Amino acid sequence: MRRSWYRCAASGSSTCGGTSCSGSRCCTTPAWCWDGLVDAHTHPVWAGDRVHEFAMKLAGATYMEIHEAGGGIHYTVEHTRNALEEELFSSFQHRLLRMLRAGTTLVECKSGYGLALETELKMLRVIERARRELDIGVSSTYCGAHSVPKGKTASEAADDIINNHLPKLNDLMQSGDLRVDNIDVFCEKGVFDLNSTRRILQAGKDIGLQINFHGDELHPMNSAELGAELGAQAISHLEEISDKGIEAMGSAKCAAVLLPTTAYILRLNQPRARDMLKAGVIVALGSDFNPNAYCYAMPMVMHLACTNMKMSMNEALAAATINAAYSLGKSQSHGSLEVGKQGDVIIINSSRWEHLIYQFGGHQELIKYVIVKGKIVYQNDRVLSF
Ligand SMILES: N=CN[C@@H](CCC(=O)O)C(=O)O
Ligand SMILES: [Zn+2]
Repeated sequence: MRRSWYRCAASGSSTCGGTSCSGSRCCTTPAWCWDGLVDAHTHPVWAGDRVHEFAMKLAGATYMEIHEAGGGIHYTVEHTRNALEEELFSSFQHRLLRMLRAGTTLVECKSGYGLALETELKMLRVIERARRELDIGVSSTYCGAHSVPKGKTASEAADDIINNHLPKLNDLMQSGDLRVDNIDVFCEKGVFDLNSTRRILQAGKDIGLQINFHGDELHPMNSAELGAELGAQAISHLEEISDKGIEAMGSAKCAAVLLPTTAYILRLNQPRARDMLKAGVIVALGSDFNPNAYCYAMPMVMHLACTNMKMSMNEALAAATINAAYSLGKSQSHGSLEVGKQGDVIIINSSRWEHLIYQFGGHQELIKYVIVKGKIVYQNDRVLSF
């Protein structure tokens, strides 16, 4: 690495919302030092290609039409159930590497393409292995309530999760075999209703998991109000959040994880980022990487948040670093460059820090180094360790 001072993007911002950087110093070198990016919402462990569904959506099919016809999540569940654990790990590792090259140093990873206990555990083991073996930070989320299994009602599926999945998970967590950080439910019309969602989230909280769930995406469900009441750490999507929900999340310090790729790909209403920021909601960003929204790159997510959700570049920077870390309960150790925090850093080659957001898709050229825990793990297109 060049022996020169780098400028820190976060410290140049008076409105970033995060704590300030202590390591910045101006120089003439056209390089900028950013905190490593934090991706607050992904579904990165799965088998089965869904490119054909992209064509269906372009032809006018909605997300729920495909889901109700047995495609979407159901399609991925079928393929993931049939996949070997080793195959799942291999494709997951490849996806994590692509995220790392786009500047992500901490990523939230969900299960949720198993639904049945055995496959959910297979996915969580794959996530656990990545957390232990790879040079990227991982926050693990149990998302067994991602869809209602065929032949069950939402209430029956909730009973199964509460009586069978969560006790098993708790055993594995207690024995140290598995670390799971968060519990998730897809709270949506035709998926998990508010009451089933409440029961599952509360049971997860009772075994020590942080509540971090999908809500108010396609229909207004009062998910935001529920999350605030249950003490959720974060709620994702929120395209259909109510005014009361915004107020409740602001007061409860519950982070809103906004996912610009989903609204873009599915042509949904944009989440009301400006109203949330005005109400004091902690706004974070995630890629939502999954077979429906195939995007690994947080710089592109920040760009979309600015153009489509009317966030400023400073707000997008905070949302993809310190606020995303907060949404995972990790803002004490991640999300900003400060003494005492983990040394996750990216260094970009450009005259101004804003280029990483402005150049849509330009991150592959701009990101020179990715550093995790003080160690260079990626340099241009050269992988040093993974
Ligand atoms: N909305 C629910 N879950 C995912 C999509 C998962 C899938 O379609 O496979 C999301 O966050 O966008
Ligand atoms: Zn999701």
